[in-house]
Order: sequence, then C-alpha cells, then structure tokens
Amino acid sequence: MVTKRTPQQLNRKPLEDVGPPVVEIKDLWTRFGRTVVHQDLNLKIYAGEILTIVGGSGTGKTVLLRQMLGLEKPARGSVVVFGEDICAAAPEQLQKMRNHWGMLFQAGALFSALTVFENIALPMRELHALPEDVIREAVLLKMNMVGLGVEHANKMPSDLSGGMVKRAALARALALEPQLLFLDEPTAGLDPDLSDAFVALIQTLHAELKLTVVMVTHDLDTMFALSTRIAVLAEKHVIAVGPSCDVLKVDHPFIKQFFLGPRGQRALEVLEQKLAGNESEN
Ligand SMILES: Nc1ncnc2c1ncn2[C@@H]1O[C@H](COP(=O)(O)OP(=O)(O)OP(=O)(O)O)[C@@H](O)[C@H]1O
Repeated sequence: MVTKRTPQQLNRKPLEDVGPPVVEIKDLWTRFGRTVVHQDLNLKIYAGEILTIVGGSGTGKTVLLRQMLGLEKPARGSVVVFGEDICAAAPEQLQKMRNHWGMLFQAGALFSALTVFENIALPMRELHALPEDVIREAVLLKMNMVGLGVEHANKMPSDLSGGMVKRAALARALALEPQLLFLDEPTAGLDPDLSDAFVALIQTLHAELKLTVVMVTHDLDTMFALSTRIAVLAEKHVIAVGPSCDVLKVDHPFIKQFFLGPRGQRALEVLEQKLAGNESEN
C-alpha cells in the first residue's frame, strides 16, 4: 500500500542529494525562421520530481518537451538526458534511449485502428525480443495498474470514455517500465471528477514506480496537486523554478496574472483544503 506524499513532503530532501539531474537543459536556443522562441534557457530536472512547465501561450512549452524527447533539435545548446546529449545522439541510439522514457501526449494518445490490448502491447512488440505470453502478462498487468478492467482489452479506442482513453494511453506509456515519464496536458478534456481521479492515479504510480515526471499543463488544479517543482517560461527562458510556494512569491507580471488571478486562487484554495484534510486523517 502506497502512502501518498504531498508535494511539500517530496521537497524536503535537498535536490542535490538525489544525485545528478535526470534531464539537464543547457544554454538552449530555439529559432523558427527569424522568431526566437527560447534564448539561453537552462533547466535541471532531478530524479523523483514531478516538474511542471508552465507559461503563456506560444512560450515554447511543447517545443521544449519535444526537444527533451529528441523529436526536435534546438538551434544551440544541449539537452542531456540520463547523462547523454540527445542532440548529438544517432537515430538508433535515440530510439534505444526512448525505451527508458514514457510519453503521454494530449492528442493522438491511442492508435484508433488498434484495440486497447494492441495499443499497450505495441511498444513491447517493437522491441522484437519478447515472447507473446510475456507481452500478454505485461499488458494485463499495466491495465490493472491504471485501473482498466480486463474486459476492456479487446475494445477499440472509440468505444472508451475520455477517462478510459487516458488510462489506456498511460498504460502504453508505462509499457516498457520507464524511469522518466513525459505528460502533455494529462487532464485536458476530462471533467473535474475524472481529472481528480487521474491526478490521484499519477500520484500513486509516481510513488510506486519511483518515476521522474516532466509535465506541461494549463490546468492549475493539476499543477498544484502534482508538482514538486514548477518551471515558469517567459521572456524566452525559465524566469523562475522551484516549489509552487516559492514561485508564487516571485515578483513578475506573468506569475502574478497566472497564479494569483481568480483561477489560481481557487486552485490554491482547493489544494490547501485537500492538504488540511490529509493532515487531519494522519
Ligand atoms: N514547427 C514549427 N515551425 C514554426 N514555428 C513553430 C513550430 N513549432 C512551434 N512553433 C512556434 O513556436 C512557438 C512555441 O510553440 P509551442 O507550441 O511550444 O508553444 P506552447 O507554449 O506549447 O503554447 P500553448 O500553450 O499555446 O500550447 C509558437 O509561436 C509556435 O507557433
């Protein structure tokens, strides 16, 4: 049984004590034509964190996530993941490295022509190394892990609810037992109850599987509930990074407008109520 930890509890250990960063972005520049999206951007993500990247529309959150996955190359700078500079990695090496990362994308979460079972089995089949009975066991285990009953195994994605699609996509992201999980807007499109349930699932899996999670989200409830640290993108670089309580104190117009507006205040109040509830239960 996993005891849920609050972001504050996770933050008690100094980050340097957990070892070298899992992801280190150094002096990164991104350009599209004459438009500079990132300029001298630096960010370190440590083992066991749930680091959330936030920023205004068009500040380059998705591009940064794609650069961490090696799907796009920056104009300058480096992206080091598990000690390897992925900008300099050959395609075959990159493919091997990706087997240690899971990705849950907002769009295109599942292949519509494949059943739930086949979707989750796909990353394992692509290894061309696992016998069918091992794949079958592993798929059922992952389905169980994300709370998807075996009766859904042969369904097509179009027969699933939004929450079930997310769970199946998460099971696929976890298929190869990654140490690092990338989440792009994990709760987008879910109603508040399903969103809360999905957040709780990510919290449990993060603790159980000792994952490092990098997330992009616009949803402040999800961000406050899950993040051990937040990195704020503005002015083409990371203007603030740290636990949410520290970032909220930074005097910057974007931070004031984003976190301390009515939406941010509501999300904070909900989080504080939940934390107060957890403390009185313990
Ligand atoms: N392949 C591309 N070619 C040209 N411009 C691009 C490309 N990909 C992204 N951009 C531009 O880079 C900027 C950053 O895009 P990105 O999608 O990363 O922003 P974002 O912070 O994720 O925004 P949002 O919060 O609205 O999703 C945008 O101005 C976008 O138009």
